[in-house]
Amino acid sequence: MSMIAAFYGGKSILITGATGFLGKVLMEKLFRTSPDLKVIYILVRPKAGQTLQQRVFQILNSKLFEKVKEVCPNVHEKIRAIYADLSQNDFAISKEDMQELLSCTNVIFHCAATVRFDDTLRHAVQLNVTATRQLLLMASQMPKLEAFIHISTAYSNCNLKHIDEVIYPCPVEPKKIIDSLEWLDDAIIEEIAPKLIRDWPNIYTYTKALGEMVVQQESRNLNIAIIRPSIVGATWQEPFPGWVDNVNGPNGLIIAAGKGFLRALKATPKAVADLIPVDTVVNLMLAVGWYTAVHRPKSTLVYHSTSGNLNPCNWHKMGVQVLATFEKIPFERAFRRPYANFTSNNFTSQYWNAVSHRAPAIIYDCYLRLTGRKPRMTKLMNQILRTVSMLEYFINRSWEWSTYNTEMLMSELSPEDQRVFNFDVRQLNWLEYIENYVLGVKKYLLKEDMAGIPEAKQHLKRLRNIHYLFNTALFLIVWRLLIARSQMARNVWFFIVSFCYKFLSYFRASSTLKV
Ligand SMILES: CCCCCCCCCCCCCCCCCC(=O)SCCNC(=O)CCNC(=O)[C@H](O)C(C)(C)COP(=O)(O)OP(=O)(O)OC[C@H]1O[C@@H](n2cnc3c(N)ncnc32)[C@H](O)[C@@H]1OP(=O)(O)O
Ligand SMILES: NC(=O)C1=CN([C@@H]2O[C@H](COP(=O)(O)OP(=O)(O)OC[C@H]3O[C@@H](n4cnc5c(N)ncnc54)[C@H](OP(=O)(O)O)[C@@H]3O)[C@@H](O)[C@H]2O)C=CC1
Repeated sequence: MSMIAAFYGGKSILITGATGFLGKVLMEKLFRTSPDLKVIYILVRPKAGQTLQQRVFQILNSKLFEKVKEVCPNVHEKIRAIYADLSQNDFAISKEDMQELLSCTNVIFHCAATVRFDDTLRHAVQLNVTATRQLLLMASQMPKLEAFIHISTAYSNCNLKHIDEVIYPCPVEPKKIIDSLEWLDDAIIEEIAPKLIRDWPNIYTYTKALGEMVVQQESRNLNIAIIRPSIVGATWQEPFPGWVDNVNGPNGLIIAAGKGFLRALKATPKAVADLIPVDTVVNLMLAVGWYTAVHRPKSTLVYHSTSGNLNPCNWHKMGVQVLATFEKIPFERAFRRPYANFTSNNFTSQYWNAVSHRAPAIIYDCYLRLTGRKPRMTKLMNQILRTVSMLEYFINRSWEWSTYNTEMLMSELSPEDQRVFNFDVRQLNWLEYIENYVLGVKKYLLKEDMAGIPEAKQHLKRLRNIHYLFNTALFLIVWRLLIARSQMARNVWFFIVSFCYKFLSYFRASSTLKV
């Protein structure tokens, strides 16, 4: 019997960010392993013209939840969507809902955040810092609360090289920043933002660091733990391999590479690609929830959910495997044949950007214009290159994350819990994982049918022939121009021709002698 699964039985669990990538996998696992839990409260806002109910309906009827329906047929009754906007005062939750949350919640998983790297400082602080503070305040009024699990990121201290499982202080107190945002206007805030974030690469990682400080300062007598995942990737095993649902992190780049838009990256091939499967993170979250509630550690423990120090994989190995998978399972209607040129050199990277990215986009847009269609490739390419430039910081460096607490927790679990809530990333086979990941991107993100693979392969062959034709034509044109204009080129040309002639004559003569 799993102690962790039993712990969540009969519990009322509050999840923020349940409509996000991590939140959905968390809900799925909770329902599947503890179908007797009492209720999951989720704080949701209406979005893209959908009401809360429509959003929940869509999630529960997605492929991700297929197995849940078998073990927990009344899942619809066990999920309670509460209207909330985390950027508002008191989250804009109604009095009745607030009362219910305060009096019933046993465990909180705080996943909601803005994960955009380029968000405004005001919005990122509201979501990643102020909302965390407000949720802690709510938590302090919950008499039945047993554990508060805060999800941060392994990159919240990416300005350091070696990162321990401790909360590091930020140069400016979060409270001072929250207070000053109340009276400063937006223009001034954006002006001071670069000075505030100092050596953090973006507003996201900086505000997540502030969020951790808030957790430390406002923890009162609560049982709190912080989990820091690195780059969260597709599912490894559960509920099935390769599930993924947004274009964040590596996902967008895999699409861009598979479709042949992105053929070179400024990346350090030997740098560690610290990916962690989303189901591994979720298993750790549930184990931490149980451990924090039952063992009540005296201080706030931080757990790293990273792969680099236990089972490292580098960007080169990852790129090679991604490309190998594209060969087997190509994406449909690729723009160019997939290729991945990793270079850490600035000049080479600029060269590849011009030759391999911008030039083909411009040529294709000219073709679209000539055929009376609207050009779109340059715009798309700019968008991709912008995304790449935002992610470059993370693919050109390696970090060392210590994992003492995570390993300690692993050793505290019963063999059954180690199996059901497996977060031992040492067991991950990278080649298999990456192949399933790419397949998952094709199936669940691009919604491409497997039946289209032969046609996709055929399309890639056509692209290869066009590529050879184009290169040959280009070479001949350049050469013809050179010969017309330069004596030196003409001399080289006559030297090559006479060399070939002599070689052929010699070859013919020696074969006649043999006969
Ligand atoms: C062989 C090659 C090998 C490949 C493997 C290489 C792997 C590289 C790994 C990268 C490492 C990532 C490191 C992340 C580390 C931090 C992890 C975390 O803690 S934090 C968690 C991680 N957090 C993050 O990862 C957040 C990072 N992302 C951002 O911050 C922003 O997206 C942005 C600033 C990059 C672009 O902003 P902006 O220019 O305003 O653009 P919008 O966002 O508004 O999108 C506009 C439209 O385009 C769509 N679309 C977008 N991108 C792509 C794409 N790549 N593709 C396709 N589509 C894409 C998008 O859906 C939207 O469509 P629609 O809705 O209009 O229909
Ligand atoms: N993905 C990754 O690679 C990593 C993620 N993390 C952390 O994990 C957590 C979850 O990330 P992930 O699932 O990937 O992110 P997503 O962007 O997929 O999900 C974010 C969630 O937060 C919710 N949210 C955002 N703003 C509000 C708001 N104003 N009111 C209510 N809800 C809001 C979103 O709701 P809605 O659907 O309405 O937008 C969504 O449910 C975050 O704390 C992130 O920092 C850490 C390391 C890596």
